[in-house]
Amino acid sequence: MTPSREPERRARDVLDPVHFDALAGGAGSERTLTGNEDAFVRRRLRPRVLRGPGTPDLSTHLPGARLAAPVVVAPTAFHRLAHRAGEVATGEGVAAAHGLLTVSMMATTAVEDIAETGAALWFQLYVQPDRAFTADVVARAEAAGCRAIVLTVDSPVRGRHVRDERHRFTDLPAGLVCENMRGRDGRLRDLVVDPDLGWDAVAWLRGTTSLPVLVKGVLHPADARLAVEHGVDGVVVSNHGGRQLDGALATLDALPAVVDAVAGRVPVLLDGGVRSGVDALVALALGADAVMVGRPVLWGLALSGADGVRAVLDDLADALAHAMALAGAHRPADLTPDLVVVP
Ligand SMILES: Cc1cc2nc3c(=O)[nH]c(=O)nc-3n(C[C@H](O)[C@H](O)[C@H](O)COP(=O)(O)O)c2cc1C
Ligand SMILES: CC(C)CC(=O)C(=O)O
Repeated sequence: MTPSREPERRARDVLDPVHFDALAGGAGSERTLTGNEDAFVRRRLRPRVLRGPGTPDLSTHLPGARLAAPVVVAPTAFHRLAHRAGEVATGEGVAAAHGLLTVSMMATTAVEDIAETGAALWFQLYVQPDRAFTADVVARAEAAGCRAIVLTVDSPVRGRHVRDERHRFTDLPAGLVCENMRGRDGRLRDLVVDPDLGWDAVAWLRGTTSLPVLVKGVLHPADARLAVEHGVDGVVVSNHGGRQLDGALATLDALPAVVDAVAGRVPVLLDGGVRSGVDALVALALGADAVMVGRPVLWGLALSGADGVRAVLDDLADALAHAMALAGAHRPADLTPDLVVVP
C-alpha cells in the first residue's frame, strides 16, 4: 500500500464497514476510481533549477473566494457517516485551515448550521425537476453566505455503487437526514437525479441567483466550451470520484483538452485522486487553477473530526509549497506543462 493509502486504511479501521464502503467506493468495476489515482502515479516531474523560487506564494483567486492555497474541499454527501459531528466538524476544520468547503446538497447538516462554523462555503446543487423547491434551496444557500453554486452535471442517472449493492445499503441510519432537502413546508424531499436536464438548466440557475455558477463533472472539451458559452464562472473537471460512469477517463488525463478549450476564460478545477502535494502540483502544472479533494477530507474527519480535516488541508498546502520550491516555482502560475512528463 502506498503511503497515500494510509489514511484510508486507518479510516477503514474506525468506521462501520458498510459506511466505509459507502464513502470509499466507486461505480461498477471501480476502474475509474483507481484510474484517477493511477494517472498521477504515471506522471514524473522535470523540475527547473536555480530559479530562486523563494518562499512559495500559493494565493489563489476563485469565484467568490480568495484562498491561501489552491485547494478546495469537494462536495461529499453524508459526513455524519464519517463522524458524529458531521459537516459541522468539517466546517470547523476548514475554517481553521482558512480553506473553502463545498457543501453537498446531500449533507447531513443544514447549510445554515455549517455556515455558523465561519468556513468559507460554496454550495453544490443537483437541479431538481421541482424548480420552485430547487430555487428555495439556492436561496437558502445564498442567505447562509455561500459564495458560489457548484452545479453537478455528471449525474443524469445514479452510478451503480457495487459495494452498497453488496451490503444492501440503501438508506441512511435512523436519525440522519439530508437537511438541505427540507422544503419551506418542513417536508423532506428525496433526491431526484434528472435524466432530462440540459444546458437550459444553467440559464435557469443564472436567472435564480446572482451567485457565480460553476459546473462540476465535465470531461469532454466540447462540454467545457459549451459551459463557457453558457456563461459559467468555472469548470470542474471531475468524474465524481469514479462514482458515476465506470470506465470514464481519469480526470488528470481529461484535464489538458479541457484547459485548451476553456482557454483561460474561466477557472478550471480538477478533482479525483489528488492525494499529495505532488499530485496537486501536477494538476496545476497541467493547467488546473485549483484542485478539489474529496475522500482524504472524509478520512481526516473520520479519524479526528475537525482537527483531522484541518490537518489534511494544512498538510496538503504545506506539501504543495514544498514540492513547488523543489520544482523551482514561486507561484502556481510558474507551474507549466513542460514540468510534467510520462516517462
Ligand atoms: C462519499 C462521497 C460522496 C459524494 N457526494 C457528492 C455529492 O453529493 N455531490 C457531488 O457533486 N459530488 C459528490 N461526490 C464526488 C466528489 O465531489 C468528488 O468529485 C470526488 O470525491 C473527488 O474524488 P476524490 O474523492 O478522489 O478526491 C462524492 C464523493 C464521495 C466519495
Ligand atoms: C446521494 C448521492 C447522489 C450523493 C453523491 O453524489 C455520491 O454519493 O456520489
